[in-house]
Amino acid sequence: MSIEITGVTKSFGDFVALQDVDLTIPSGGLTALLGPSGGGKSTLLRIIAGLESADSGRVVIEGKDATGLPAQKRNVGFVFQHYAAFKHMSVAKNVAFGLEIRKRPKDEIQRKVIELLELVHLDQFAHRLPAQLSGGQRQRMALARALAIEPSVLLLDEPFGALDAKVRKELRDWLRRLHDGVHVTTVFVTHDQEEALEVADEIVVINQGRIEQIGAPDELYDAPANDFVMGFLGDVTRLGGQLIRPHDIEVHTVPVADDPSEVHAGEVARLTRVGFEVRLLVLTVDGEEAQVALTRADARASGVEVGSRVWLRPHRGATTVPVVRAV
Ligand SMILES: Nc1ncnc2c1ncn2[C@@H]1O[C@H](COP(=O)(O)OP(=O)(O)OP(=O)(O)O)[C@@H](O)[C@H]1O
Repeated sequence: MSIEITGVTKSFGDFVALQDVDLTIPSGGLTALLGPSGGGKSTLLRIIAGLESADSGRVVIEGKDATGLPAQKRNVGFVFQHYAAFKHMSVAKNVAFGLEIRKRPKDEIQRKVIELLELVHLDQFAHRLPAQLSGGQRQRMALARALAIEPSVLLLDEPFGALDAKVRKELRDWLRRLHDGVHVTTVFVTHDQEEALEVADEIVVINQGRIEQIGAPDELYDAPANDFVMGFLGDVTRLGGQLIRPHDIEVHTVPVADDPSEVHAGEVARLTRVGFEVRLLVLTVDGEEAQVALTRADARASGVEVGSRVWLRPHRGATTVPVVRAV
C-alpha cells in the first residue's frame, strides 16, 4: 500500500478542515480526491506532500513514516493549478531543474529531459520559454518537471482547473494514458465529478472535512453510500422522498396498476428539449417537483406535453437513496 493516512485532523483557528481522516491509497493507481469547494481536498493533498502539517495523525508513504518529514524528503512530485515556471529558463531547463539541484551527472540529466519531453509530447518545444507555450502545454511541462525526480507519488491539485473545457478534456485523456504508461501512484484533486469519473481508478469523496465514500467510479455511481454522494455524482431529482436520477424514472400516461407507494401521479409543468434529451418537470400530487429525462423518441411515443396527466415510477433496478440531508 502506497500512502496510508491514519487519524489525520487539521484545524485552521477554530475551523476544522479535516476531521479524523483514515485513507489508504493503493500503489500505482490514479486516485481522485473529489468534493465541493472548501471540503478539505487540497488540505489533505498538502498534508501528504508535507506542505502542511496535520494537528494529529500519521502519514506513511511507501511504508516509511513521513509524518515529520519536510516536503523535499518525501520524494513526491507536485503540480498546482497555476504552475509557477521559471520564466527566464527554457522548457528543457525547467524540466532539468530538480535533477540539477540534486547534482545528477550532466549526461544523465540530458537523457532524462529528452525522455520526459517526449513523454509529454513537448520535445519540439524544448528551447522555448514557458511564456511561449499554451496553458495546456505549460501544465504538461509541469508534469514532466514533477516526474523528473522519479517521485514515488505524484500529487496534482486541480492541474487543469485554469484551462478551458476543451483543453481540459484533452489533458484528462492524456493524463490517463500517461499514467497507464508510467504507473506512478497519482493522487489528484478535483471538484469536477465528470473528470473524476472519467479518469480515476478510485474516487475518494470528501465533504466538510470527512470522507463520505471511497470506491471505483462505477461503485460510487451505482451504489452511492448516501444522499450526498448520489447528489454529487450526476444529476438527481426527488421522487417519493428518495433521490433518483432523472433518466431512471418511467413516465406513463395512464394509471399503472402497481404498488401505489411506487407510483406518483402528477402533471407536466414544463417540457424542454436539450439535444437528444427531453426534460420534463412534473408536479406530483404529493407536492414534489420531479425532473424526468426521456430520450426524444420515448417522449414522442408517449405523447406527453405540458399539462399532461402522468404517472411516474422508478425504473426496475434504479438506484435510489433516501433523502436525509438537503442536497
Ligand atoms: N491556510 C489556511 N488558513 C485558514 N483556513 C484555511 C487555510 N487553508 C485552507 N483553509 C480552509 O480550510 C477549508 C478546506 O480548504 P481546502 O482548500 O482543503 O478545500 P478544498 O476542498 O480543496 O476546496 P477548493 O476546491 O475550493 O480548493 C476551507 O474552508 C479553507 O478556507
